[in-house]
Amino acid sequence: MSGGLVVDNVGVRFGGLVALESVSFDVPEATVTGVIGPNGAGKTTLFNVISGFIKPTNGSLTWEGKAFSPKPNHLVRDGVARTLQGVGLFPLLTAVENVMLGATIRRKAGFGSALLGLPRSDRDEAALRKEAHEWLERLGATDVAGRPAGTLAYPVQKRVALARALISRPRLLMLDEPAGGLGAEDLGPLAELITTLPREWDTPCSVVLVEHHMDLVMKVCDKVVVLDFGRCVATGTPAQVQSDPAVAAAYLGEEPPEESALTEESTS
Ligand SMILES: Nc1ncnc2c1ncn2[C@@H]1O[C@H](COP(=O)(O)OP(=O)(O)OP(=O)(O)O)[C@@H](O)[C@H]1O
Repeated sequence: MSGGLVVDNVGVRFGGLVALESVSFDVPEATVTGVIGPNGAGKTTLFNVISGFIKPTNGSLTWEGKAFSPKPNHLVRDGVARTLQGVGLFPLLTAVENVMLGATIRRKAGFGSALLGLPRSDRDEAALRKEAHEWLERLGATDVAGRPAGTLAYPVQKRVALARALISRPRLLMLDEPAGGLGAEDLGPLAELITTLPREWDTPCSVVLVEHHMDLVMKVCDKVVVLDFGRCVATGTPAQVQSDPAVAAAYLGEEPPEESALTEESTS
């Protein structure tokens, strides 16, 4: 059995609407898996199932070889981190404070406990702050560390949100449209970060990526899962799904998708 994540026969219904139907795929350890599909295909619903915000109507998840019933409040403890389609930062806290919050569950004491007025260790908090600064530096956002997150430009907020997810050293990192709202100059470093992550730490990190930006998907993913109307219509390497007629049909109707055509179609 895969040491990573296994999604087995997952279905979700909202009343009469079938948002996901019999979706199965796995995310092997230390790999990057992309989930793509047209608007309304079920990508966000799938992410919400994996992160415990939606309980599937049927099917199951297995994480690191064990049955997995994710709960949003326990994700970091389970080794899972997720970024949101927006950014979801605390606007009045500084960038570095937001990043520190991403790690508090990993620590006995720290910034979270300070916020809650619980006993804490100053040494722990100093170490955490240093680590948060290091992540901001890695993501090219060190100069905004002391600024309230709400005052930062959107692409910078996205970097801070990514740093907040990474500081927990997740074994499964779920990225929800990380390229959304970013300029071309941000995409190269983002792609490099995503491809480096799975092999960077002692504990392997798997990445699941929902993304409309096809160039990024094709560049960084080991595997791509294509959803359409809640069903998985193709799974394979980026090259395989690009030449799969079912994918062309899902996106464009008839013609096989050119990479640039997919990008244009799906980012509009
Ligand atoms: N809470 C909900 N209640 C009812 N229907 C929902 C709910 N959430 C999603 N849906 C429906 O489920 C289907 C799948 O939606 P979902 O947001 O997962 O698609 P998506 O692939 O993420 O789309 P997009 O690319 O536009 O974000 C859509 O038809 C959507 O309208």
